[in-house]
Amino acid sequence: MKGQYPDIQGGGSLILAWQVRNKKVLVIGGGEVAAGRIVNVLNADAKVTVVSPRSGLNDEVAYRVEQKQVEYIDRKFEPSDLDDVDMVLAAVDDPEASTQIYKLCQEKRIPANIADVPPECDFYFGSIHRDGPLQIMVSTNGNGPKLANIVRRRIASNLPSNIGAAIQRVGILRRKLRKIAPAPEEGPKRMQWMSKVCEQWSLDDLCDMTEDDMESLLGFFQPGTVPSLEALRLGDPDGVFDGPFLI
Ligand SMILES: C[C@@]1(CC(=O)O)C2=NC(=C\c3[nH]c(c(CCC(=O)O)c3CC(=O)O)Cc3[nH]c(c(CC(=O)O)c3CCC(=O)O)/C=C3\N/C(=C\2)[C@@H](CCC(=O)O)[C@]3(C)CC(=O)O)/[C@H]1CCC(=O)O
Ligand SMILES: NC(=O)c1ccc[n+]([C@@H]2O[C@H](COP(=O)([O-])OP(=O)(O)OC[C@H]3O[C@@H](n4cnc5c(N)ncnc54)[C@H](O)[C@@H]3O)[C@@H](O)[C@H]2O)c1
Repeated sequence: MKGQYPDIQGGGSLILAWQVRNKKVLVIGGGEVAAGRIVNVLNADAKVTVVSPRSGLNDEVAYRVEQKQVEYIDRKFEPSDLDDVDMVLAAVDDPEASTQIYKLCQEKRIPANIADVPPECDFYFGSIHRDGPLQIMVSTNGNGPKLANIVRRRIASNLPSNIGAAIQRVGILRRKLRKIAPAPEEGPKRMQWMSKVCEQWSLDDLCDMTEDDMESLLGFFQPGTVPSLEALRLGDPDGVFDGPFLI
C-alpha cells in the first residue's frame, strides 16, 4: 500500500563501511591525491602497495615508503601488478593509463576508484570525519566535492567533543556483555539492555565508566535494569539514586 513503505529515490550510492583489514590494496601513483588515498586505506588496516616511479613520489608518499607503512614498486604500472589484488586506487596524471587500468580492473572484477574520473569509479571517496571509532562520511554523489567538505566540517563542529570516547567505552562494555551472555537466544535481551544503557546514560557518564563500573553494571543485565552511574557507584540496590545522604 502506498505510504506504508519508504519511497524509492534512486540515483544515490550504497554507503557502506567496507572492511579492508589485511586486504591487498594497490595504489597507483605517488602524488598528493595518492597520499590521501594511502592514509584512508592504512586507517582501515589494509595491506597497501604503491606503484609509481620514484621521481614522481611526493614527500608524504616517500615518507610512507621509508617508514615501511606500504610496500613499494619503483616503476610505472604494469598489468601484472593486479595479480591477487582486492582493490585498486589510481591517482595518476595520465588519462590514457587511467582508462587502461580501469578496463583491466573491470576484466578482473577488481573494484577500482580512478581519482576524479567518475565514469571510471566503482565507488567514490567521500569527505570523512574521524573521532576514534566514529566515522562519518559525506557524499554529494559527484555533485560537489567541495560542498561535501563543507558539510562534513559543519557536522563535525556540531558533535559533542566526547562522542568518540563514549563510543569507545560502549564498545568495551558490549564486548564484555557478549562474553557473559554469549548465547544467540540472548540476542534480543542483550540488544534491548544495551540500547537502554545508551539512552539513559549521558555521554559524560559513558566516558567516565571504568572497568569496575562495567563489571558492576553487567550485574544488572540479568534483571534487565539500568541504574544510573551514581547509583551504581553507591551500590544502591534499587538502582535509583535518592541521595544526598545526611550523616
Ligand atoms: C570528497 C573528496 C574525497 C577525496 O577525494 O578524498 C572527493 N573530492 C575531494 C575534493 C575535491 N575534488 C575536486 C575539488 C575541486 C573543487 C570542485 O571541483 O568542487 C575538491 C575540493 C578540494 O580539493 O578541496 C575536484 C573533482 N573531484 C571530482 C571531479 C571530477 C568530476 O566531478 O567530474 C573533480 C573536478 C576535476 C576538474 O574539474 O577537472 C570527482 C570526485 N571527487 C570525489 C571525492 C568523488 C565525489 C565525492 C562527492 O561528490 O561527494 C569523485 C566523484 C570521485 C573520486 O575521486 O572518488 C575530497 C574532499 C575531501 C575533504 O576535504 O574532506
Ligand atoms: N582531488 C583533487 O584535489 C585533485 C587535484 C589535482 C589533481 N587531481 C587528479 O588526480 C590525479 C592525480 O593527481 P595528483 O595531484 O596526485 O598528481 P601528481 O602529478 O602529483 O601525481 C601523479 C603521480 O602519478 C604517477 N604516475 C604517472 N603515470 C604513472 C603510471 N603509468 N604508473 C604509475 N604511476 C604513475 C607519478 O609518478 C606521480 O606520482 C590526476 O588525474 C588529477 O587530475 C585531483
